[in-house]
Amino acid sequence: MSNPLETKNSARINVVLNKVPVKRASTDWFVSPEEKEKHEVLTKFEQKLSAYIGLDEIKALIQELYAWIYVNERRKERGLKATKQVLHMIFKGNPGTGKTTVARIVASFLHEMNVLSKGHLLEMERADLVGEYIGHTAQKTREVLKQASGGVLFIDEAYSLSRGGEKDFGKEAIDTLVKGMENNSNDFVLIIAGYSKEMDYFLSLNPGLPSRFPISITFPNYNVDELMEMLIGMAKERDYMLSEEALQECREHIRKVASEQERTFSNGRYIRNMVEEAIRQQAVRILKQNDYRKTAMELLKKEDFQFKHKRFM
Ligand SMILES: Nc1ncnc2c1ncn2[C@@H]1O[C@H](COP(=O)(O)OP(=O)(O)OP(=O)(O)O)[C@@H](O)[C@H]1O
Repeated sequence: MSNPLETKNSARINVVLNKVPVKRASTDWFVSPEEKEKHEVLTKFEQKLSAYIGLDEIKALIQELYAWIYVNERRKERGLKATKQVLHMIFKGNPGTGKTTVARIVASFLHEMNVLSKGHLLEMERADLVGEYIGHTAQKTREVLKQASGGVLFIDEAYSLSRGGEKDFGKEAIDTLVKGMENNSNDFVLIIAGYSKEMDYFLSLNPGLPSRFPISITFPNYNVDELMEMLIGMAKERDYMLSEEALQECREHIRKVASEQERTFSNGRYIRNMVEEAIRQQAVRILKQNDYRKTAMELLKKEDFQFKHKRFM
């Protein structure tokens, strides 16, 4: 029997198929301040997400899911049908744009909203699914699906599953995943992730796939201002701040590397590595200078970043 929920989602599915990005509602919270107490989970995730730069599509998706689940509960109280939905997702974007971080947040959100029984995130890639002989792949993939039950299965670089074409065992993994998506009675969300172009190509090679992922989110590269905001935020979170000179140098370095590396630039991960390396370098400097004043220990200086010798990958 066809799933009426999938039919209900047909507008979204069409959007995915036509590769037109879904325009979600604005991220201004739609509940009034007086109503906020009633919406504890929404408020909690609003706060959690506000620590992240950009990600407007995700912030709006969380609102949309919250509204749907909340209204469903109220509908149930009034004797109306409260139907479940297929929530499998595609995340497209370059490295370090926040796909894994967001998948983790989505998993815990769906758990708190009682959509997923466990809410854990299982991160897998081709090697975890594909085996070495006939039948091995299906067995391996089924085992992964079992472990993912009640949570989110996140498959990074999912396009690599169709790398070897028809004869490759990757195809068997895809077929097993598709079966699993149908059998799991909605207590499981599959998120496939990877570079935009490769994911589009992957989906075009597997025409049965796009309609099984009603939610498609694009994670754009961050611009220099956003990366600087991330840098300051990550430092602050760890109780550090940057000197004026360090800020200027970092901006210049990020601008240069982001434009040089383009496709391979690892966005948020690059910034995190930069901050963590600077923290270690600063500790060496502090130790040498024997200066344990609070003001000295919280400050990251230009020399702590060592740009001349390093790329932070
Ligand atoms: N919008 C953001 N705001 C703040 N930090 C971010 C943001 N996006 C990513 N980061 C940080 O960047 C780092 C890398 O993010 P994450 O691992 O989620 O990226 P990814 O897209 O899954 O990368 P990959 O595809 O290479 O696995 C993490 O430390 C994360 O917290």
